[in-house]
Amino acid sequence: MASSVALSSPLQCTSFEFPSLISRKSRSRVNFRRTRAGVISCDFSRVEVSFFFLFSFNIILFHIFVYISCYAFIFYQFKVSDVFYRPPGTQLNILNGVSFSLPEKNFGLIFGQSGSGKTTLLQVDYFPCVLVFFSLVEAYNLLAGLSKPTSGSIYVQRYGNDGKSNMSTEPLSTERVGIVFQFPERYFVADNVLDEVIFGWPRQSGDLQLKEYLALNLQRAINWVGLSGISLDKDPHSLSGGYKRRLALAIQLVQIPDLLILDEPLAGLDWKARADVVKLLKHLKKELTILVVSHDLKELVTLVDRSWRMDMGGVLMEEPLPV
Ligand SMILES: Nc1ncnc2c1ncn2[C@@H]1O[C@H](COP(=O)(O)OP(=O)(O)OP(=O)(O)O)[C@@H](O)[C@H]1O
Repeated sequence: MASSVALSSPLQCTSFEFPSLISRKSRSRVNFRRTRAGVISCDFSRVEVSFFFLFSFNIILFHIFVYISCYAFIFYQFKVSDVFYRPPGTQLNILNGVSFSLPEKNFGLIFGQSGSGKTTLLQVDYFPCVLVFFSLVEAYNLLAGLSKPTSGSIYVQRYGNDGKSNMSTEPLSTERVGIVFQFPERYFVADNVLDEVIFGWPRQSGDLQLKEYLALNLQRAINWVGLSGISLDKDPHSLSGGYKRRLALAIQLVQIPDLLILDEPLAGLDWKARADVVKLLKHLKKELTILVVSHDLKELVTLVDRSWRMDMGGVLMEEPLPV
């Protein structure tokens, strides 16, 4: 019987029987000889079934191979398309037909006058799932009304290595967006660095897998931002300005975001801390796609791949930095 045969081929090792797939004709048995394997008794019906599975398996492998060879170097862009935003209960659009795209691993910078709508743009539609990674005060800001665009869309467009956007678009998953608001240190809530980092982590035991994933990334994030020399016991409020920013970044980096959004990352820092943060951003840029709103154009100019000017009334234009 086939089941009693020691075989080296995975095909012949198949021990399942599928009567419906086995024809009567094939229910004969045959003995054949294999080099060094001795005499092998084999049931044709099982071979036929095995061939059927091997054939299917090869087809699947072939498809995987074709898929990988076509899309191994796939890249994507974040796209914002014709976004309008009017706060609920008002008659004025703060964002007016904003469109732009940011390729992965690029550093994009939005500049423009105060009150033109830059921060509003950052806050539109990224939020519900990002909330867990925010401090409470920021969460209240969001819950106060800035959420979905009034119209327009924000999505990810993927491209094959032939450069064609031949795959369908997908909505930007908000879990994959990290946001650091202006003066993030004002919203620190914990009395040690570790608690600050894990503050937004899920509390329910059912989220164990997610917690394990985050825990694995924690050390990486701390190293990434250069906080590894700092004791996790330290009071976050006692850190220097630059280190507080590093901590705020680490909190977002634990989840390894596809898109990291920073609102005025250099605001309120002294020259040394600003230089430190610029250096850190240069480092992060190698791994992440970063979108920044800032007035500090001179300090960031060397990092910028794409830049846009926001005009009053929420109109965005791609434009080189005026420095
Ligand atoms: N919920 C809201 N309701 C009404 N007006 C709002 C609301 N949110 C923002 N605004 C107004 O929209 C405009 C744009 O604000 P926003 O904070 O986006 O500007 P900004 O370009 O980021 O400014 P800055 O550079 O000073 O940070 C401002 O005039 C602001 O008062």
